[in-house]
Amino acid sequence: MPELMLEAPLRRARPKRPVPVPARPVVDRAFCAAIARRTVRSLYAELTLYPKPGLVSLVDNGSHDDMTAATFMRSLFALRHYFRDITRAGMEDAPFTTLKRLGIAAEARMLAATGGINTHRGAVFCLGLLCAAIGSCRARGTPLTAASVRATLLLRWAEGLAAHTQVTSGDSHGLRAAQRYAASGAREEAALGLPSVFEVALPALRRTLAAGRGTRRARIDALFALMGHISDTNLYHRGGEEGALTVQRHARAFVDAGGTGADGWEARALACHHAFVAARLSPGGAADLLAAACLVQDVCPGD
Ligand SMILES: CC(C)(COP(=O)(O)OP(=O)(O)OC[C@H]1O[C@@H](n2cnc3c(N)ncnc32)[C@H](O)[C@@H]1O)[C@@H](O)C(=O)NCCC(=O)NCCS
Ligand SMILES: Nc1ncnc2c1ncn2[C@@H]1O[C@H](COP(=O)(O)OP(=O)(O)OP(=O)(O)O)[C@@H](O)[C@H]1O
Repeated sequence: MPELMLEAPLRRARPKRPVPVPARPVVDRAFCAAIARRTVRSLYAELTLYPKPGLVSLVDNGSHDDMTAATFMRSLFALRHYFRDITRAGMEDAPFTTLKRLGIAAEARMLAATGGINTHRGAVFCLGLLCAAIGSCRARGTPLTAASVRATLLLRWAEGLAAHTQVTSGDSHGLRAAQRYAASGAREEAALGLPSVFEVALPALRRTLAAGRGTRRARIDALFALMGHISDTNLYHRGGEEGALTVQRHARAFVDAGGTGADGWEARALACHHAFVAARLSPGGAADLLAAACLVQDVCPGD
């Protein structure tokens, strides 16, 4: 990857005599900036994908009347420094409380940029954690593979992430869905090391790429695989249990029919989009996890 020098060796001044090993890992600023650019690019890839059932894209606002693609762009611009800083925190072996502080500040910047609209709350959490894990791999000299990024996330922050699933104070839509429907949501997904990213979306993405159907279809297949699999608190919040089941049913039917490998896939995906818009359903959790899988595929393309 010549443009971003991900594989470039760490740049250190050559010492004239032996120096003590530094107490903190060396931070490679260019690497942090490169990961931030790639993260923003992954979120942009999700935004521009179409058809994307019920979700905001450049073509329409899906099931939303409070936001457009422009709202997402403003939010993305406001988040670019956060992804750099949380990659750096991962490189510095920061505790979960530091990641949390950065995440809370980023959420505040997002809300200021969008006039109070939640465009990227799930993404701040999930892609922020991935950036930290990627930074930690880099600082330790661990080769960047999907498996090493996931293992690092779990080894380094499992305790903090597990404790985060126990938080019941606060009044988010996700917490309410968890209490009312026993839906798992973003916190549990993260505590388990993002299984939907590494075991569902990434394999779907790679299968379609290996079949030669290209990036757009690979992302569509990954999105439908996610919608058929996850427990998305956005859906419980907007449509209750029936809404969540409706999305799973549609998504699984699309996957079972052969996904983007089958004739007529685009018409089927569009029909699904129109059905979700009519029911005001928006699978935002799947959208976040798709962007996360795009980031992992971009940073670790070869394994
Ligand atoms: C864990 C987060 C995402 C909040 O989740 P919660 O379920 O409480 O709230 P909310 O409904 O507002 O947001 C959930 C977000 O997750 C996404 N999501 C929903 N279901 C899922 C799922 N199964 N998997 C992944 N993401 C999902 C949605 O798109 C949504 O944007 C995070 O924002 C958070 O912890 N907020 C509290 C403040 C904080 O501590 N922030 C920093 C954390 S490092
Ligand atoms: N392209 C997208 N379109 C819509 N939502 C998305 C998209 N990409 C990601 N999301 C996720 O969906 C969440 C927004 O969903 P939604 O607006 O339903 O949530 P809310 O603000 O909690 O609820 P509501 O607007 O129903 O009161 C974002 O936080 C984001 O994580």
